[in-house]
Amino acid sequence: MIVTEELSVAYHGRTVLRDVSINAVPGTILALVGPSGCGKSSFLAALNRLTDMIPGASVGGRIRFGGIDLDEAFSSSAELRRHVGMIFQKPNPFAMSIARNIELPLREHGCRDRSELQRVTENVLRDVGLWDEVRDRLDQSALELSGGQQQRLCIARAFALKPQVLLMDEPCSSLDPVSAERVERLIASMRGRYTVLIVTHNLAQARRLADQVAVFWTHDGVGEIIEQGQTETVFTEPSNSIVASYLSGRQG
Ligand SMILES: Nc1ncnc2c1ncn2[C@@H]1O[C@H](COP(=O)(O)OP(=O)(O)OP(=O)(O)O)[C@@H](O)[C@H]1O
Repeated sequence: MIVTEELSVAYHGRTVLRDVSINAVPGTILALVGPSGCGKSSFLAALNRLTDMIPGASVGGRIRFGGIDLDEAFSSSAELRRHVGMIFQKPNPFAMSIARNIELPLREHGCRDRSELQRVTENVLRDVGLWDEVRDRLDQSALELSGGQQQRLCIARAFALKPQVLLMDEPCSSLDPVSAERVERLIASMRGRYTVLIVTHNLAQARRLADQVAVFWTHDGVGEIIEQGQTETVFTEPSNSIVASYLSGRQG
């Protein structure tokens, strides 16, 4: 679904990520792991062109979506982000009602029909297990929800646009353990329906969730992938000794 070839990212001319080639297989979960500062977030940002909004950021190499160059596949950043959704570490609901959080992006993409808006809102809230918790207070501010509920609302908001790919940057790390487990189960349920790329520092979570894992590392201040493959193979028989050490908790 998403393939990168020798992707690099630089800020103000300083390369922080180089030669990243991955193949995110449709319907699977790919975990991106590695120590702080090795470029995982920069990589995700490049995939839906958030880097265009970061001063001094530049991206090299190729990104293909369904076999087509990203620039040709989507006419605008808005169109790209409809197909490639993003979930951040800190839930970022809009400061408006729960229902409006779902309706706004739908309206922006041309959906005006009242009953259709209500139908999609209910469906996506059910999909993230939030419907029964909020059905009686859809007009209440989303900011009054708990952190875990806010994160599930953000995932529902992303689902509403029917993306093919979801980029998730440490989606559980700001949540309490119970909410984190709930969001993790939700991510697991996306297998087969979405292509998920998830950055996580929780190696046990990566192992539980992911079909494939890519391990990022920094050499001389520049991040790169030093190992990637099927999750169980990477965890049980890594070919790189740094990876073996990192995954066993001895390094990183
Ligand atoms: N907006 C920016 N301007 C300049 N440098 C940046 C910017 N964003 C990130 N960097 C640098 O790029 C490198 C990679 O950062 P990035 O956040 O992508 O790594 P990461 O692996 O996601 O880290 P973490 O796990 O701590 O979130 C770091 O050296 C960081 O300081």
